[in-house]
Amino acid sequence: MPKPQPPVQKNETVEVTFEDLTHEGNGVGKIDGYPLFVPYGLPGEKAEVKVVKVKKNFGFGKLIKATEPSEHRVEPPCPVYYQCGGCQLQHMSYQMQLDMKQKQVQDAMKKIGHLEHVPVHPVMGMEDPWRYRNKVQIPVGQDGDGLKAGFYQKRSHNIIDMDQCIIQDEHNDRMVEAVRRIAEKHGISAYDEESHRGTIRHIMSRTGQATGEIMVVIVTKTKKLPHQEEIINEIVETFPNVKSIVHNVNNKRTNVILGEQTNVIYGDKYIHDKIGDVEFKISPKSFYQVNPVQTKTLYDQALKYADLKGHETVVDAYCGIGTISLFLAQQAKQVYGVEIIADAVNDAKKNAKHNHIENAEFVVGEAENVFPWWKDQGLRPDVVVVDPPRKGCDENLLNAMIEVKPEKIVYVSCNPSTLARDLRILEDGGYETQEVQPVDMFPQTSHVECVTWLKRK
Ligand SMILES: C[S@@+](CC[C@H](N)C(=O)[O-])C[C@H]1O[C@@H](n2cnc3c(N)ncnc32)[C@H](O)[C@@H]1O
Repeated sequence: MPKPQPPVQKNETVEVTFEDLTHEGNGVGKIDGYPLFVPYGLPGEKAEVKVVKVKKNFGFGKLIKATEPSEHRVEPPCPVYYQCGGCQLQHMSYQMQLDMKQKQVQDAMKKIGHLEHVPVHPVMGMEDPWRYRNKVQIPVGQDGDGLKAGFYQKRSHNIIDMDQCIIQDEHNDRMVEAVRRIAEKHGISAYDEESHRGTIRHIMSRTGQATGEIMVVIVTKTKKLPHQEEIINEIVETFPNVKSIVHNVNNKRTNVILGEQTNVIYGDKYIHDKIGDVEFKISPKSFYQVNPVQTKTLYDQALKYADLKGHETVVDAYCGIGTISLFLAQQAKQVYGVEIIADAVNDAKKNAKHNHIENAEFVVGEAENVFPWWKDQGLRPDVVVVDPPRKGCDENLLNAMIEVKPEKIVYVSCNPSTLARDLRILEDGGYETQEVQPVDMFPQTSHVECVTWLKRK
């Protein structure tokens, strides 16, 4: 039997009505049952689409025009939205973004975790879903004799020159622009990935939104930061509240932004920020949640799920600088945190001291190795909180938790797919997932954070 041919051809223009959205926020329309994935298409709208790629079972299209636009289509406020790879959802109403994320989590729970019975609550959104990010890392490129700084274009390493990013704290925007201008004035060249030549690679700026303190990190390929003194003076003149200026050396051919050598060239090793009543010291390499407003929402929910009475021993795995641990410690007997980055653990210890919290201990190491070691030492936590990176928990950690049998596990996740995968393993090991609360930590992008809790059966 001859194989059925796709009903569309490359470069053909077709009329499509979008039925659904992918998890990345692309519209899905069908032509005689054949799915076409179209960036910026919205469910319910009719559109003219140019077919750009045809595969056996599905194709890709480019939106030419929404002929009958969805009521949820909005004008993206960012002028470079359609070129930049940073945001994916500025063309849809905020309510549609929240609904899409809830469905993304529901789908993962159902299809990956086989947990369709577990309630996934509506996403907790932001009152003002703009200017929320406290940290930016911007690549720098050559622009004739000058420098440009901006995010990479979608699916490429071309830098889109931009003077602001409207999901960023304004201090970070201004800091990046100032460093770019100062470096340009002193004739410092941009690093070129292809030739592995040039000097300045990235500018990172982090603002403690509760304290107003700013840290800027200038990443160069070279060991020395040319015109260091002039750069420091000019930054301090422009930003009297800059608390820390850091030079980081990254001389490797890599996509990783920060290199191994970090020199504080002005001010402190840390900036401070506050979440609720707890104040944190944050150093350049430490993970710190990017959206402080929603972090508070997330941690409050995690704490509610942990439901501590004061007598519990709690483990916080993947603890970063101890943010969740110190929240938990206020309501538990003892908290043990584990984290792989030594600098972050040092910050966590200092943060405990700084906040006069004496019932929290931190260990450097891989959670999957330290947790079983704790088990061998006789540690039997009542509650375990995990907050792993996107790839989820290591299976050894999940198995060790199943063996140790804490009454309750609270799982914080930035990736619904790996969350659902890990919940399935925990369910098979004797736990019951109770409910999932998504939190919109990254408005205008397709990412979503979740917190959930499991009870021993
Ligand atoms: C999503 S962050 C959570 C940090 C912290 N709970 C917070 O809310 O700020 C994940 C953390 O896991 C750490 N990490 C990554 N792999 C790890 C591992 N195998 N063992 C322990 N920590 C790890 C990262 O360095 C990062 O600090």
